[in-house]
Amino acid sequence: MFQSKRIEKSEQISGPQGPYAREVVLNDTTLRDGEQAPGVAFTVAEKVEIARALSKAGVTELEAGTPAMGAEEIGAIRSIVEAGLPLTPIAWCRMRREDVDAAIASGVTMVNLSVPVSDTQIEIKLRGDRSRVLEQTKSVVAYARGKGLDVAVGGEDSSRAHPDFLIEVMAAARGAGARRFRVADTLSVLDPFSAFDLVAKLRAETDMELEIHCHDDLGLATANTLAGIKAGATHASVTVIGLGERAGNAPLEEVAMAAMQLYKYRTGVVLTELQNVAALVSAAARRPIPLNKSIVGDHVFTHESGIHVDGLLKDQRSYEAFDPRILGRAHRIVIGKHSGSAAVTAALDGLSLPASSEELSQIVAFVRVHALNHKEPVSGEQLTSIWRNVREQSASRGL
Ligand SMILES: CC(=O)SCCNC(=O)CCNC(=O)[C@H](O)C(C)(C)COP(=O)(O)OP(=O)(O)OC[C@H]1O[C@@H](n2cnc3c(N)ncnc32)[C@H](O)[C@@H]1OP(=O)(O)O
Ligand SMILES: O=C(O)CCC(=O)C(=O)O
Repeated sequence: MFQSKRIEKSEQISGPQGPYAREVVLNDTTLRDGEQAPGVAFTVAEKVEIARALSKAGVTELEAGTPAMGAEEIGAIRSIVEAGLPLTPIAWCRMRREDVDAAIASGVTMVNLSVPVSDTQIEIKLRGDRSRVLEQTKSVVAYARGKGLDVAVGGEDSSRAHPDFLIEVMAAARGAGARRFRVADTLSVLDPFSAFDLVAKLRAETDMELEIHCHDDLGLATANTLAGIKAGATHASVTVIGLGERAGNAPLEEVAMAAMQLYKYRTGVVLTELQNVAALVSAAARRPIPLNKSIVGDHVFTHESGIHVDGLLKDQRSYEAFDPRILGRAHRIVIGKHSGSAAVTAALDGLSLPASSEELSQIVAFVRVHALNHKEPVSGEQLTSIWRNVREQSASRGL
């Protein structure tokens, strides 16, 4: 891998900075929805370490777990509470009093009380009807409030629910003392347009905090989350590297970066910490980060294509929408099958290896063959060896 010299010119390129358009709170649910990913299980120590890393990354709310799971989970949530981090740990509960009691045992001050709101889930899961959902919501929210807890109501399967019923649930929740309603696209049936319309409709009906919670089954979780925020959601659920149920959730790193880069929304996230927290969660979850994973993938600021590298060497703005240093990262240029002469010249310069234009063309051709044979970037050593062979051939021809 070669570090370009001219890439250092990036002083001219500034990241998106204030003034911010508005605040958005990211509620990180890596420790709850993230842990629901198949096979993922965090130890207490891992949960606390992840909570610490999230706090260091500027996250101010996290879902710490599901107390109804029992003593061990309650203990893990309690450990996070007792870590005394400058964030609000939230416990995820079903709309049941016993779940609220379990949350209280974990020491949290805020709960997310979840209730299915689509007719499909109400009928299949709860074997109930809308009126029972409204009654249960009023009763359990009031119970939690009576115990001194802050309450968010999670509308499970909101995106398949009748919007008029969502408005009734929000009113019932607010009337009983809830401060937030979570609009969950549980099964990924929204696109950015319908996500915007749904949140805008709810926004017009309530002064409650609204949290958008999107899953990634169609690869739209980040887009849908941003659309929900644009439509007036004050909060957004995210998970580190998108870990979560099935295809996962909207990734913290994508939502935080895009919210700032595209809309100048202030999330408070410390962008330079995203890679650390991603590495930590990846290791604890045993889920490797794909090389091309946006924002935190190892290769997302690495360039090989000749035309791109030529442009970048002339001026980074040609092929850069934002400076990787915003994320504490740097560009890399690699030499490979798609390298052109500008890239190879820069790499040879970096190795103090002179080459005539004829030698350069030969080196570019050999680089292609090497890359094809080995299916990996050409290292400095390998480039030096190619250069040496070309030079020897030139010398033998008396050039
Ligand atoms: C979309 C989501 O992410 S929802 C969150 C999913 N998270 C989890 O499931 C966390 C891990 N879950 C568990 O450990 C267990 O399922 C527990 C501890 C929560 C419950 O375990 P169990 O008591 O054995 O129940 P089980 O899992 O078999 O069934 C769930 C029960 O909760 C009920 N339920 C489901 N959602 C809700 C809700 N939001 N409010 C009230 N009751 C609910 C179901 O109707 C079912 O009740 P039933 O047994 O009377 O039919
Ligand atoms: O009801 C909620 O809190 C949301 C639960 C959830 O994770 C989902 O619906 O995807």
